[in-house]
Amino acid sequence: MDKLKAAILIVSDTASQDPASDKTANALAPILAAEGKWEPPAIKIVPDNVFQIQQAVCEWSDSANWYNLILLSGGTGFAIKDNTPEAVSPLIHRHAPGLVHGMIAASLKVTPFAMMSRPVAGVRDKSLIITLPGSPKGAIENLEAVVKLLPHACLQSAGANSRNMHAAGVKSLEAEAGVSADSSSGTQLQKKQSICSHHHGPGHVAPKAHTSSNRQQSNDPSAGPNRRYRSSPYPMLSVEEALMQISEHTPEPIIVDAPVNTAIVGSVVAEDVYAAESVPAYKASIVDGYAVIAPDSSNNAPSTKGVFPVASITHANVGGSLKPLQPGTIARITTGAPLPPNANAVVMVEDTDLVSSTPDGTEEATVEILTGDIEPGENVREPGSDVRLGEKILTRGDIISPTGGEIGLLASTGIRTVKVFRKPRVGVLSTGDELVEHDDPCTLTGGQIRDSNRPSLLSCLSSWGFPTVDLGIARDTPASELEHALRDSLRGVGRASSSVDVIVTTGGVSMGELDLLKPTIERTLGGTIHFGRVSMKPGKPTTFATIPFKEAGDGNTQQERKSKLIFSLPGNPASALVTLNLFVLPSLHKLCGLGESSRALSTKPWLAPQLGLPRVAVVLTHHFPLDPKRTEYHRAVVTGSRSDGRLYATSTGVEGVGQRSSRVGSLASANALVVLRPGRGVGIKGEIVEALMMGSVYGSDTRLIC
Ligand SMILES: Nc1nc2c(c(=O)[nH]1)N[C@H]1C(S)=C(S)[C@@H](COP(=O)(O)OP(=O)(O)OC[C@H]3O[C@@H](n4cnc5c(N)ncnc54)[C@H](O)[C@@H]3O)O[C@H]1N2
Ligand code: MOO
Ligand SMILES: [Mg+2]
Repeated sequence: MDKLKAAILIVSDTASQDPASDKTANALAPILAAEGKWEPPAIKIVPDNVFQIQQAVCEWSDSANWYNLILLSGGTGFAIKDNTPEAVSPLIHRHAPGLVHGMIAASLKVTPFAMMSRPVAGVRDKSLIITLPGSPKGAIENLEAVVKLLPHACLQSAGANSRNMHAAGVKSLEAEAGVSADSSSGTQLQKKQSICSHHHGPGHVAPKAHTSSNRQQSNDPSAGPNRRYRSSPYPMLSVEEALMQISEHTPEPIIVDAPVNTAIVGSVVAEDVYAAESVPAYKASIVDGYAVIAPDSSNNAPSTKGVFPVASITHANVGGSLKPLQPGTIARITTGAPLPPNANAVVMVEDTDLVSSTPDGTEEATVEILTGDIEPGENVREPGSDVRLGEKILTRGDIISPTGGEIGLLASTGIRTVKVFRKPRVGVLSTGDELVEHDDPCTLTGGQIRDSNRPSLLSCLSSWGFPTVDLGIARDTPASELEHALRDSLRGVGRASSSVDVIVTTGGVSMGELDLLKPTIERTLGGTIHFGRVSMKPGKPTTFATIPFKEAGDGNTQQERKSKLIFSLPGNPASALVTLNLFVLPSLHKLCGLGESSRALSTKPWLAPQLGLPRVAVVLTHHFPLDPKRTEYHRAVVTGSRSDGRLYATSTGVEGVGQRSSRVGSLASANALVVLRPGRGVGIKGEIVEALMMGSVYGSDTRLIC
């Protein structure tokens, strides 16, 4: 049999500072080695930090080179900083209370303090995870209590056929462990289990109002539909309250050094930028013509009017040094070319006549200048007259616009890299067993539907200029598929080759038993849901959460993010797009530094960009029905009137199913969301209301409201 792979994670603030102080890893490794069934273990040390513990465990369990056994030592006691069980519990797919019981029973024979340990054991994917006490003595006792069973448990967890394993001599293992065949199974021990699991289903904890300290409030999917909540535990926030939560929990933007090229278009500049070179760098001609010495008080030169020999030629890309212009001669020059030394003005070719050519007839020999009014400096750009060396060319908060002016300034002044706020990378994940790829040539059967959310959200995000990652579809069953998809995208493995800053999911956020997003975020990923319901139509179950995640700064930046954002949008296609526009965009704007821009321009508020969609006032061209309770974001076409300069809103469909949240067509051709506050009856034709602009406004006449 190939040897099994084991890993040991030492959880200790002290050992993470001073690895030499750890004695436990070296005490545990020989116990495994003595069994002859294990490869030498991988060893890692992390501080008592939930996220770092989870990251290390997931790296060992979720990668292609997964480990059969992951032992953790430390952080299992009652001290405030002891949080290893809390970090490991949510990662476990199948708990193994038998192992926990076995370890505690063995330790109790040695000391009653064994009751003060809080071990956790179970299987994540194919890896068996066991937590051990931090002291070498305690860790050894606990590991020795179960070590004989571990190869068997690990092989079964990895999918080996248990009958074959028994045939291959597992009974001998049991004998070695001193357990009889009929009492060795987990079921026997599970029946006697005395340690409470860490799961609190709805049966144990009544739904409470949302607070950040009361995090585990979503349905426990393993509890079954008969125990799910029958009213949402999430308070209903107004849109304004939801936007405040987003603003509060969206981290500050991160600064990176970026090369000056088209990739920075749309970025916000994170530093004041000063010209590295002057423009022009030399005395340059503004026109095609002849460089001359125009008279002034210092040179006593004769009038420029008259016939002159053409002494030299300078072109715009001239290299090397130029011969000084001798008095009484002129030099042919092209636009942008450097003036020869002594020359102080340029006469346009239109103000001259050819007098004679060279003997071979190919070149000008003498030229007559027809004007005597040339002033020194005429048609000349002095060095640094466009941009002075060291002059401030861009201010922190400026946007690199697609019109090209800012890139042009940077390029012309020799700036090769510039500090900008990094644009957030956004991953888009669809969820649901019913989903079929939109371009799958199959014929739909049963309750299948095409995944329209992913392509529509990805295109919308790209149109805003954000880098996107297509995270594919996560099935509802098994539930671990969703967890894996989310973890992989946070860590930058699988479909996300580098980690994303923001995850946008669609589907699975409402009240169904397969609506798994909220429980997965809270219970499995240790995230915090800041809101899970909003009083709006469409989009009521929109969910916003942060997931703690430690990400060291890359080579470009010293900063690090401490959390990532998850926007879990409703599955209905119109709801998903509307909420992407309404909630995700302002957060992305803050992440890419537009908030800084507003701050920088606070003295010129008319220039300061707003976060999120621009807001305008529109006139309704017909009656719009109102929702009695929720603010509606009614999809509409807004046109500008040439005659009165006002904006007019026409619904993309009020009749029948026009605005139904499943009807993504309500957004086709729409360029605005008309904000209809709740009320009775209708918004009256001619009434002025607020609208959020998603696209450009085209002109029209006013015929619609006459
Ligand atoms: N008992 C209640 N039921 C529902 C409530 C409620 O408050 N109580 N809210 C309703 C509202 S409002 C909405 S919106 C939806 C939100 O549903 P979920 O976010 O849980 O989404 P699913 O159940 O997964 O799917 C809903 C619907 O959308 C279709 N869908 C999902 N993903 C996609 C996709 N990628 N492309 C196209 N269509 C998609 C899915 O097939 C369903 O038809 O819940 C109401 N229920
Ligand atoms: O709030 Mo839902 O998005 O109407 O269908
Ligand atoms: Mg649902």
